[in-house]
Amino acid sequence: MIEIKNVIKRFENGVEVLGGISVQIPERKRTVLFGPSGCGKTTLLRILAGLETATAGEISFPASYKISFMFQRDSLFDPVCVFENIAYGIDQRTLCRDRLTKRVHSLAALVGVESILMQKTESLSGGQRQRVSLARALMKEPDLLLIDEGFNSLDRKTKNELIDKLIQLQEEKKFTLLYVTHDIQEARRIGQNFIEFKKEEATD
Ligand SMILES: Nc1ncnc2c1ncn2[C@@H]1O[C@H](COP(=O)(O)OP(=O)(O)OP(=O)(O)O)[C@@H](O)[C@H]1O
Repeated sequence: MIEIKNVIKRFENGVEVLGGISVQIPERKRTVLFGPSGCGKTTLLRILAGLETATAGEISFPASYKISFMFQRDSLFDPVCVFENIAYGIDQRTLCRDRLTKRVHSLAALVGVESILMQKTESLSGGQRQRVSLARALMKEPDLLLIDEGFNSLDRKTKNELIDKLIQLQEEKKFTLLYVTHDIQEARRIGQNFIEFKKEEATD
């Protein structure tokens, strides 16, 4: 269980979000996080990812947890190709080049970017960038995968296809998924567990 207890985030400009929330996220399940715009969903994911620190409260999960994330604004490195972007962050001392190549190819096939592996990411469409970002996030074999409105640039049919693949992989690997979305259809498709932030936690 990932325990989030009494968490508050106060930014330097005085904006305060999360309102001391306490929630539990079951491990090895797919949890969907809902809530009004501005209530702090992205902020909570950034805290879990270690990109922000909470001003108050506690978050606990196993110290050995590997965490991957996929945010609305991707962090692809445009001067290099899709292959290198997917492989980014993998320690090549622990995984030989052959196995790394195999894993990149299999994930690229899963998300549908195998034919563009040698293209630089600067030339990709928004939807292709999201597919590459998902493959990169999965490459790390995370225990916890955080996705913040990750598939917004995709049309409904493609979105559903990719979501079904994500679900299939989550069923196989049993990582914990925390998924933020405003899209009710997407939420229903993905979620096994739902957390709704209340209005009081919003500042606007
Ligand atoms: N680095 C920052 N400095 C100051 N304020 C910030 C910072 N990051 C976020 N905020 C503010 O905190 C509030 C919560 O933002 P956050 O992005 O976490 O909300 P959200 O629930 O994910 O919203 P949305 O559903 O619109 O994506 C917003 O008012 C935002 O402007």
